[in-house]
Amino acid sequence: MNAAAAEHWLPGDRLPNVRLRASAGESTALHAEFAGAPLWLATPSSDAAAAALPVPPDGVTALCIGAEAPSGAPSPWQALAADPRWCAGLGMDALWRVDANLRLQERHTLPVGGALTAPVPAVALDATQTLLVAPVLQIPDVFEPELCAALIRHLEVDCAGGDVSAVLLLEDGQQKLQVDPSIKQRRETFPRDAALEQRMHERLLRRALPEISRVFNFDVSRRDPFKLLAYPEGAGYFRAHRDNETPDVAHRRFALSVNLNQGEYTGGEFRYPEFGPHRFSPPTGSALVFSCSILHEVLPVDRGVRYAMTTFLA
Ligand SMILES: O=C(O)CCC(=O)C(=O)O
Ligand SMILES: [Fe+2]
Repeated sequence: MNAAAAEHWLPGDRLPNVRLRASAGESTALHAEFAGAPLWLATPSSDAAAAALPVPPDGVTALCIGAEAPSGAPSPWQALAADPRWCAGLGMDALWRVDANLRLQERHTLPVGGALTAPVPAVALDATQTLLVAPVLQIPDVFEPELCAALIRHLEVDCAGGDVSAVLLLEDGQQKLQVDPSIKQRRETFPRDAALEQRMHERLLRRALPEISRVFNFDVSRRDPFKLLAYPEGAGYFRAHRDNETPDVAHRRFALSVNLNQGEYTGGEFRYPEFGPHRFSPPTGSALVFSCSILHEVLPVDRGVRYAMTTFLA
């Protein structure tokens, strides 16, 4: 399932492709023509609503869209027509901010009252840094903030904080679960609420799997159970490891981790020591996806508690 299957699209959904026609008759494909820079997309229901569209900031492409190319939008808005079913996904009298990867960010209702803030441009790395960055994929807005909060509550209240995390050790050919602080220290639990699990599953199907398929050319067909994690203040970490090294987990291809409360703790970042010193701490609700074969660690949490959800994909 992807955004195309949803009736109304939501922040975090990637826009399905569509042909866009200018009134002069020529047509272009959204994904071919408009990926790579932020967009504003507006769907005014009248000439007056089109005329009142705000001026987009520099660097933002502004598209005014309807089943017929709308008239009345001021320059530099481009008037374009699109399939009405696609337009219905955006909703009428909406102004959507869309990121450079064609993901919907936030919806405003027309007319837009206050000024919309310009997107904060990403900081460009210099060439040396670029060569050192680990091959990890960050997918924003996979879980809504409210879902993240519900998962933390579920772990702490319904699951009584979870259990101390153990590791599977091979001893004399036998697998044994053991708590081993030389490897990791955290609490964890499988969720026990079918409705929460279903919401997480739907969000992965809708937001993460299409992006993994596109970026890594890999179609996910299985996942391990979800796990909710808590890394306590001064005592939470997971030392450098790979996720597919013992026979029971050799099937794993990608790890997926969602931070549930980024900004409420310090430390607790991911690091990929084979690829340099950079630390990764995606915003709340964003997923970090990486190959289970690459070495990674979660650095000690210094202050606060880091909550996360993780699973493995194959
Ligand atoms: O803390 C996380 O988000 C995941 C940590 C990890 O590497 C693992 O559970 O294998
Ligand atoms: Fe891991």
